[in-house]
Amino acid sequence: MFKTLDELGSGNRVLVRLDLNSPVEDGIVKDNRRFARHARTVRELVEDGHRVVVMAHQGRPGRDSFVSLDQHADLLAEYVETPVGFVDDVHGDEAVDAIRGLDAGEILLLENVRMSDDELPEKPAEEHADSEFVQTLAPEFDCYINDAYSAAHRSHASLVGFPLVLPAYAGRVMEAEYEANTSIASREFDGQVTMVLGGAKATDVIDVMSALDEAIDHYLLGGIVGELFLRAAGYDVGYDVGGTELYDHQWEQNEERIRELLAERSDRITLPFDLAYEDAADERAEFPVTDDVEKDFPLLDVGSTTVERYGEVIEDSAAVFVKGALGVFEDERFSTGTVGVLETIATTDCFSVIGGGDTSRAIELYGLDEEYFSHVSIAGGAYVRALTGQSLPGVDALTRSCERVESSVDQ
Ligand SMILES: Nc1ncnc2c1ncn2[C@@H]1O[C@H](COP(=O)(O)OP(=O)(O)O)[C@@H](O)[C@H]1O
Ligand SMILES: O=C(OP(=O)(O)O)[C@H](O)COP(=O)(O)O
Repeated sequence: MFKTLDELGSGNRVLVRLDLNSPVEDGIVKDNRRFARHARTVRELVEDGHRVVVMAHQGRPGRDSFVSLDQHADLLAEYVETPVGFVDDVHGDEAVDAIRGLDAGEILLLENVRMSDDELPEKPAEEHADSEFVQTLAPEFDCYINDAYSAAHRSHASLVGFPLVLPAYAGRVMEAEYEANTSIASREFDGQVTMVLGGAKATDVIDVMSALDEAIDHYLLGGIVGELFLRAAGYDVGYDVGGTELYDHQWEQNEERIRELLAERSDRITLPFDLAYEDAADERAEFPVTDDVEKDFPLLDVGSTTVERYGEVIEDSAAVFVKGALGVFEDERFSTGTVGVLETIATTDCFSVIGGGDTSRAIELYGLDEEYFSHVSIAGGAYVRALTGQSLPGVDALTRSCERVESSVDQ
């Protein structure tokens, strides 16, 4: 296990890693529950008189969502109700000077850590601990706090490198999400267990399906992932059209595993029956996946028949886990799949967990009450890996830090 803020004391120089990775639409960072949830940790640190330096990431290099964290500073400040300084540097002289200029109770947000070449390589914690990133910043702090449960499945420098060189603690989001999602992994259910998998990250979804195996009775697929499985099943969908770059590279990476899963579990995997697109009149239009028409336009949601058939499975389930949206729910015309499934879950008495930074945002966008669901996680890939009992590098690093400190005390 790991240490929490209950054991932190007060008046320290703290480096805290949050996950503020957010949807970005036309360059605008969209508010979402990650800011509200992490604000609790930051507010507690401020009230305890710490000098608070925040690290976070946004998007991935090459994606439209890969932007500076300057907007995140303003959004976080609104929730913490304290000014949040921002420096557009990660671990250079400008960042170090800004860190050294902080007073007790002040907050500084560093630039998107993924703009540092040291951050992204998936490497063992020991290698990240030796990076210039970690070696430059660590001496400026008394301790490190990881609150980024939703990024804990990544073995990146800001998530695993610091606990090897600084006393490390879990933030309040890390603590709560770990407890909720780990308890789920060990639960037994007296009925069928269904998993709804969608979104844009095929590798995350396929990792989960490979690990969960017999634990899930039904997989209901949608989103980009659902189309890739349809492509493997022989349907004329699931490839880049209209300038999209969301399918073909993921197909190249995952085709073999998708085909294996379909062959092994065809009786437990249900694919969309129909899909939706934007027609010439800018309206939502649907077609059965069996239609043999030229599909040279982006497919943006599952269709109404799919929502109805998936609803029948959900209504017969004792537990339903959701990760990843079934369509581009941010556009109301293509929210039918995601919202339809969430509404069906909300009206049944099954145990339900909704996971995913983007997906859980659909709940607030469409006025669904979190109380309808057993747990709403702001994590996606991390939550599903916890479901599968897989370790999370960010959590393991905290645990190792705790064991290292305890063993040095015993000596
Ligand atoms: N058919 C689709 N085409 C393009 N984007 C899609 C499609 N279906 C879902 N998405 C996008 O997937 C995103 C969520 O994917 P992902 O990041 O994997 O989920 P989460 O962040 O919830 O774990 C949503 O923002 C949604 O717009
Ligand atoms: O949003 C996140 O994951 P999620 O999409 O699984 O919820 C995390 O911030 C991790 O982001 P990444 O998948 O770009 O490493």
